[in-house]
Amino acid sequence: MLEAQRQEINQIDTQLTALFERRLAIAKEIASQKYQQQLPLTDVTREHQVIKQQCAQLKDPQLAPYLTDWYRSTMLLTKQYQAHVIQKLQHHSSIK
Ligand SMILES: O=C(O)C(=O)C[C@]1(C(=O)O)C=C[C@@H](O)C=C1
Repeated sequence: MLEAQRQEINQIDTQLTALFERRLAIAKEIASQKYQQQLPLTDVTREHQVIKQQCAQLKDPQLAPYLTDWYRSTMLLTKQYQAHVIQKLQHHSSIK
């Protein structure tokens, strides 16, 4: 009964996983630049800009609060990953 929709969700999730991996690969590059330039992990202005830009692209504006939460959690976990990347860079530089 739900099979067709679930198969479609599976296909969407496969695309999301690939995009997630690409997003975090770029976030890793940003993390190493932030480490080298001693910049803070969080850029609140940029975070607001991302959410505003993406919500403006929705066809259905009623989805805005959900998309906002999606991006808030995506950016939170992105920063958790970046913190991990920076910790590793700090560790490597301390044993040189
Ligand atoms: O643009 C950056 O500076 C990033 O590190 C990426 C990102 C994001 O996930 O989009 C993450 C943390 C920042 O607070 C802002 C944006």
